[in-house]
Amino acid sequence: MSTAPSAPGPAGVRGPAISVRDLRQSYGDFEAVRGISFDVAPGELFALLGTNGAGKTTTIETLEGFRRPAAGTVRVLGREPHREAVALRGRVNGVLQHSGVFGELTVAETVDLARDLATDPRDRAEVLDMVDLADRAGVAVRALSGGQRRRLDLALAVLSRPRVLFLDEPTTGMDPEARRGTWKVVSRLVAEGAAVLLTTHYLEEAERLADRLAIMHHGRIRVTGTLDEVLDGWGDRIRFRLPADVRTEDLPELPGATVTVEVRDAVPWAVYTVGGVSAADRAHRAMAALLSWADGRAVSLDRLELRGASLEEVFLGVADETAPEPVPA
Ligand SMILES: Nc1ncnc2c1ncn2[C@@H]1O[C@H](COP(=O)(O)OP(=O)(O)OP(=O)(O)O)[C@@H](O)[C@H]1O
Repeated sequence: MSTAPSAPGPAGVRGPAISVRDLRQSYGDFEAVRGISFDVAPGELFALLGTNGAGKTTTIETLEGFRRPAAGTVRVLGREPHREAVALRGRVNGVLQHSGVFGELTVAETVDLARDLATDPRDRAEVLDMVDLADRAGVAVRALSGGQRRRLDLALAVLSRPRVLFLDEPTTGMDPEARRGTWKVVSRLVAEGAAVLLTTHYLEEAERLADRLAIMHHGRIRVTGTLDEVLDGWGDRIRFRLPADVRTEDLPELPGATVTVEVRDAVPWAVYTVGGVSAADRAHRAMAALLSWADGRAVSLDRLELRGASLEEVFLGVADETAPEPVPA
């Protein structure tokens, strides 16, 4: 007779595959991770973005069991990674920033060695084909280029059909074609039901791959949600050059918008931020009010534009600490 687990059990069928609650980590007196929480479901890719030193690698290393949480809890397939590494072996894998493969072996020998240690591994030909290294099978690992080395790391990580995959800047050093190839492999794993936690400095990578994302800064998650939620939360911007005959204090109040004046190349611009839920609808109303104000006073709105945010703008805002409050996930 079997009993169903009351919490997400080792089978990981129910609940998130990765769960992080109020995680804190310190190096001596320095608190690198300051209370972060997020979940990743099976078949979901979560991108952890952030400024240099934000705490992403520390978080991933904790999830991989290399560090015990200083406070808070982390669970991977329902297990505590730092205490239950054996139970997670083979079902959880990662591509770390520094790979540990042996340089003297050939690519094929390296894959075969990893296959010997795995349960139900993919065929060597299949993995080498997945990462586009089939033509390098007989080459010594030390003779691979940096980007090819990263692809071999990925091959080794996907070989055992992991349920959870940690990818710490997996495409650093890859040319654009290799990067796209990697995206294909990662997408395939997610489609097969793996939960993937990805860190990257390539925002396009997160835009392409992430079901949900978070942006970290100084140990905290500042913004999180789907890409649309993050961009909506940041809000749309209405901008125009401030006409010479309009003083800042004469600018109109617009519904649902806040105004600032930014100086670009010594020219002042009026910038209205229309944020929050259904920003597009509010931006429309704010724009209509602005046009009516300008018509009434015969003011010309030079270089008038209405634009939604890009992920890059949100990222830079987080780095500048001008981000709005986090959007609920
Ligand atoms: N072994 C260590 N000893 C002391 N401080 C550390 C150690 N490892 C990391 N740190 C510090 O902890 C903070 C978080 O580092 P972490 O590597 O987690 O950031 P990151 O977000 O991965 O950064 P990057 O984008 O630059 O890779 C940084 O300020 C870093 O200097």
